[in-house]
Formats: sequence, C-alpha cells, structure tokens
Amino acid sequence: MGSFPFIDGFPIVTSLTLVVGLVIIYLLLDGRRNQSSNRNQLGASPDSSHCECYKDNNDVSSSLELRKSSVDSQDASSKSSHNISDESEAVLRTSDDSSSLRPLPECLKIYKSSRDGCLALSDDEIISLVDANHIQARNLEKELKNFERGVVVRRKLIQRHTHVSEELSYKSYDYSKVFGACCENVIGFVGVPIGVAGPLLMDGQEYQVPMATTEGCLVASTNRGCRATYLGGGIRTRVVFDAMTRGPVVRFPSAIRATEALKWLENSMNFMKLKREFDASSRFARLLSVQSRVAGRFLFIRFSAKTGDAMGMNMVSKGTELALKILHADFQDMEILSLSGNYCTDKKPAALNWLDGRGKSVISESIIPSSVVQKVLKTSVTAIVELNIAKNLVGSAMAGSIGGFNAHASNVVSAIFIATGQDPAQNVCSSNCITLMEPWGDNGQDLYISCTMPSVEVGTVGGGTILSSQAACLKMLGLSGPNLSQPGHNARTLASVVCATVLAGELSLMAALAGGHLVTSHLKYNRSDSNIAASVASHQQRSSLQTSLPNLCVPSKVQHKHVDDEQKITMNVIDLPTECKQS
Ligand SMILES: CC(C)(COP(=O)([O-])OP(=O)([O-])OC[C@H]1O[C@@H](n2cnc3c(N)ncnc32)[C@H](O)[C@@H]1OP(=O)([O-])[O-])[C@@H](O)C(=O)NCCC(=O)NCCSC(=O)C[C@@](C)(O)CC(=O)[O-]
Ligand SMILES: NC(=O)C1=CN([C@@H]2O[C@H](COP(=O)(O)OP(=O)(O)OC[C@H]3O[C@@H](n4cnc5c(N)ncnc54)[C@H](OP(=O)(O)O)[C@@H]3O)[C@@H](O)[C@H]2O)C=CC1
Repeated sequence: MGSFPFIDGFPIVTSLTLVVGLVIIYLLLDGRRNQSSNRNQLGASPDSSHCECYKDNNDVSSSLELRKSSVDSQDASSKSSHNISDESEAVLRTSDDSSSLRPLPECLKIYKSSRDGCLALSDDEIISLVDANHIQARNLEKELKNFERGVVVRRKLIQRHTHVSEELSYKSYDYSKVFGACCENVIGFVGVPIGVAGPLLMDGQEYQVPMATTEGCLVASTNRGCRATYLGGGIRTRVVFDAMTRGPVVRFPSAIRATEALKWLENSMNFMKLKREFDASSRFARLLSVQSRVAGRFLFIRFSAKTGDAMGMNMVSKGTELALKILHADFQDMEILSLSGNYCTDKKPAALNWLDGRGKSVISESIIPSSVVQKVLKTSVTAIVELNIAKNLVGSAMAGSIGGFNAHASNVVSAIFIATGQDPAQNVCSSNCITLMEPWGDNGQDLYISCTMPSVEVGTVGGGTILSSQAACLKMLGLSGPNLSQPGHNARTLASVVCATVLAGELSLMAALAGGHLVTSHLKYNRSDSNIAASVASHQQRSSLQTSLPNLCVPSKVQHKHVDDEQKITMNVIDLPTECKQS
C-alpha cells in the first residue's frame, strides 16, 4: 500500500473515481441550469435573455419547426389564463417556449398586417416589439385589446429588471375600470383587509363602516367607540361648509398691477363674469367665491366651488382654467404660472385649510353616560377629560401643530378613504381635527365629546369610487354614486360618516391611553412574527443573550399608572410571560 501514490489520504484509483464522478455531477447540474435559464428567458438576466433568444431565432427554418410543435400547447395553456375572444384564440401565442420567437421583421409585419395584428403574436414577440420601440409598454392593454394580457406582458417586461412575484395579485380584476381613470402602467393590485366598525349610530341611522387597514387593533378600537356612542344614544353631525378649492398663482409686471387685478376680482360684477364661465364647465360645479392675496408681483386666487357628489378636484381645476381666461382678457400682462399655486391647498399641510375649510367642514358630537365610560371604555370621565386637555390640546400646541389637535383622526380617515376609493393623499388635510371633551350632566358625571373637522375631502362619484370593491364599500353605507334628487347629499353624508367614525376612534384610543391599555392591546392585535421569526431566531442564536427580552414576548399583563405619590413618577410595570421571565 505504501508504494501507491495517495491524494489526501485516498489511493489514486479511488481519487480518480471521485474526480470523474464530480465532473459528471457538475455537467449534469450545468445542463439543468441552462435549461432553466432558457425557460426563464425574460427573467432575472435581462441582457442575455431576450437578445440571445432572438439571435437563435435568426435561423428561420429551425425556428419554424420548433414553433409548429409548441403552438398547440401554448394555445391550450393561454386559453385558461387569458380572457381572449374566440376569434383571437386561434392565433394567440404566449411566451413560454422562447425557441418559437419569430424574427423582429416578421413580427412587425404581422403586427402591422391588421388592426388585430398584435393578437397573432406571442407575449415574447410583443416584448420584442416593445424593445424595438414599435409598441409603447404603457399602451399594451390598448394594443392587445385585453386588459389582463396587457398586465401580464408588462409584468414579463419588468421581470427582466426586478423580481415580480406571483404573490403580487393580478388575476380576475376588472381592469377596464382602471385604464384611463385610476392608474397607469398597471402590474396588478394589492389586497388590503377590510374590517367593519359598527353599528355606528349617526343622526338616527345605523351604518356599518368599512375600514381598510393593516394596523391591527384599529378596527377593534373604532368598533369599541361605536359601541360606546351607540349606548349613549348615538352621534349627531352637521356639515357647516362645502366647497372644493383650486388656487392658481399668476404674475404681473409690478405689485401695482397685481393689486389692480386683486381689486378687479373683488368687484361683484367681475365675479359674475368668472362664475358664468366656471359654471358652464360642469353640470354640478358651481363657483361660490374667489379669495385673493398678493405677494409682491404674485397674485394667488383661491376659487371655491360646490362639486355635487364628487370630491371635485378635476372639476374645480377645469372650471378654474376657464375662469382664468376671463381674467386674462382684462389683464393681458398677466402670466399664468401654474393652475395650482399651493394656495388651494391640496395634499400638503396648510393653515388655510384648517382656518377656512376645504371640501366638507363637519362637526360631530356625542354624550357618553358615566356607566358606559366605565364599563365599555374602562376609564373615568375625569381621567379622559384631563388627558384630552394634556395631550390633544397642550401637547399638540407644544408640538406646534396645525390641525392636529386629536389623537389619531388620520387613522380612521385613511382607512375609510382606502376602503371607499377616496384619494388617499388627501388624508393630509382631511385629517385636520380638534377633539374636545368635557364633563357633562348635573354633576359632571357623563362625558361630552366633539370632533371638528374643517377639511374633509370626499366624494361618492369619480376617482377610485368607480372600482368594484370600493363601490361595494360605499354601497354598504348606502352612499354609492350620485344622489339624483339632491346632488351633493351623498358626499356630505360620507363626510359625516368620516367625522362620526373619527369621534368613535378618538373616544376609544383616548380611553385606552387614559387606562394604560395601549401596549397590551397592540401586542395582542397588532404584532405577528410571520416575516421576522427567522431574523429573531438567528439574532438569538448569534447573541445567545438568554437574559435579554426576546422581541416576541407578549406581556400578559400591563400595569399602568403606578404612581409614586411622593415623587409623582408614573411607571409602567410589565408583567412578562413565564417563559420570558425564565430566559
Ligand atoms: C400625464 C403626463 C405625464 C403626460 O405628459 P406628456 O409629457 O404629455 O407625456 P408624453 O406622452 O410626452 O410622455 C412623456 C413621458 O411621460 C410618461 N407617460 C406619459 N403618459 C404615460 C402613461 N399613460 N403611462 C405611463 N407613462 C406615461 C412616459 O415616461 C413618457 O415617456 P415615453 O414613454 O413616451 O418615452 C403629464 O401631463 C403630467 O405629469 N401631468 C401631471 C399629472 C400629475 O402629476 N397628477 C398628479 C395629481 S395632481 C394632484 O393630485 C395634486 C395637486 C395638483 O392638486 C397638487 C398641487 O396643488 O400642486
Ligand atoms: N386635477 C387635479 O388637480 C387633481 C385630481 N385629483 C383626482 O381627481 C379625481 C377626482 O376628481 P373629481 O372632479 O372629483 O371627479 P371626476 O373627474 O370623475 O369628475 C366627476 C364627474 O362626475 C360627473 N357627475 C355625475 N353626477 C355627479 C354628481 N351628482 N355630482 C358631481 N359630479 C357628478 C361630473 O359631471 P360634469 O362633467 O358635468 O362635471 C364629472 O364628469 C380623483 O381621481 C383624484 O385623485 C386629485 C387631486 C388633484
């Protein structure tokens, strides 16, 4: 044995066998890799993918053979996944077999051969035409005359640059409502859970309020507020102002000229001229007022209009553009710098909206009996009233807030906005709210609460309200679409629902804070380890700090507001689960 050469302690024969075996395994694995990269030719490696396949297919004769064998199976699979008319089924091609790609000139010829030329091309062939700038990626739905296939091809296009998981939903969605109205370059849709809070007893009627959110605990809390107000006899609301605004910026050669224009706008005859033009732009938009401010040579003009059941931004923008032409006719030296000069103010925090209102200005109020405060809200009238002053009034003043004198109005506003197809960006000003609380009744034993929201920007027609799920949520409230007998009534009622639900949310969260229940409730409803379990495990393994508090330990009990009378220190004492204590 000693005369035989050894490799790493093995006799040479054994070593050679090992090397040959490894080479064979490597070749087999490599072959599989190549096969799979051919199958995913629009996948992760963009440069090699399509171009390589296209080069391969320059050999037309071989590609024709391959194509013939693949077309049948492709068509069979495509029929189930695409909503194609019978006519086009016969010629539809999809992309799975890269080897069947026809050369670009041939694809172009087919594409141009008729109005439906696109339908005779596979997804990959369509992509080759997009790459060569014959088809615009953003027009795929139109070109393919099939919304879902347009979405599928666009997903394949961007697969080459980033991973688009099947988990991003795209099937069985009514894209016909989206195209030209709600979104461009569509690649799918995101599902957001909808919870329901209710019954909300508002102005004598019961509502079940849909809320779209991923913040566990929010619906539970709002539901509790609905319960408390229901037991107290409900919530009353009033809409005190209703006008959407658009505020362009224009410029003059001098401040003097800007001031002359301002004076012109203040004249009631001139206002009527503007109004005639503005009102002619819509069956529902009606100009109510024009408010102007000068800053040097700039003039800012805030057009305010009723917009029926629409939130109204498109409508008011359209009317404003026409009205500006009338002003321009008398002030030819006026430059229109922008239809929006941020004096509207849309989608940005602004004191103007807080002070003067925008959209619907709404007030809601309710009285909660002391027994309900104790049993349902688990706090006392004194504690919640004191906390409201300290937090929502003094705290927000200390923070320099404008319109943020509340606990979490934006939570409820955003959840209802997403559920009912409102413009979610308008959550910024729509969440302006001041929450007020007072002891009520002969002995101050009950609780009075009100929410004042000057700028709720909502509609029941237009925007995302046309989409099926969002319209279904509006239907739950009995507020879908236009109110034919009283245009504007549906949108105003929706604003009331928002304000009343905000009141319910304020009541419940403030009670939880006053009672020290915030953390326990959120750890119960608002924490999951589904996408962090691995990192927590590896962190624990790495650090092996058994003494530290594991991230996912849920306190079984939180004692709050343990006040040391002498020092007036407030402490939170967290009672940990046994396993956490042991570690
Ligand atoms: C609409 C455009 C982009 C057209 O702009 P355009 O320049 O006429 O379009 P184009 O056909 O010349 O295309 C130029 C590029 O725009 C893109 N593009 C163009 N069309 C599409 C489409 N269908 N789908 C996807 N991408 C598109 C695309 O990148 C395209 O490049 P290409 O692909 O041709 O090389 C332009 O007029 C625009 O940006 N308008 C403003 C719209 C906007 O920003 N709206 C936001 C909402 S407004 C609001 O909510 C807030 C407000 C206004 O109130 C705030 C305030 O007070 O200021
Ligand atoms: N343009 C912009 O600057 C901005 C646009 N937006 C977007 O604007 C969209 C909303 O614009 P908006 O003007 O509300 O909606 P639309 O643009 O959809 O306009 C409403 C349409 O509904 C018609 N309508 C039918 N019945 C009624 C009724 N009872 N009350 C009111 N209108 C009715 C109107 O008729 P008619 O034609 O007679 O007026 C109008 O054509 C959203 O998508 C939003 O995201 C948001 C911010 C800024």
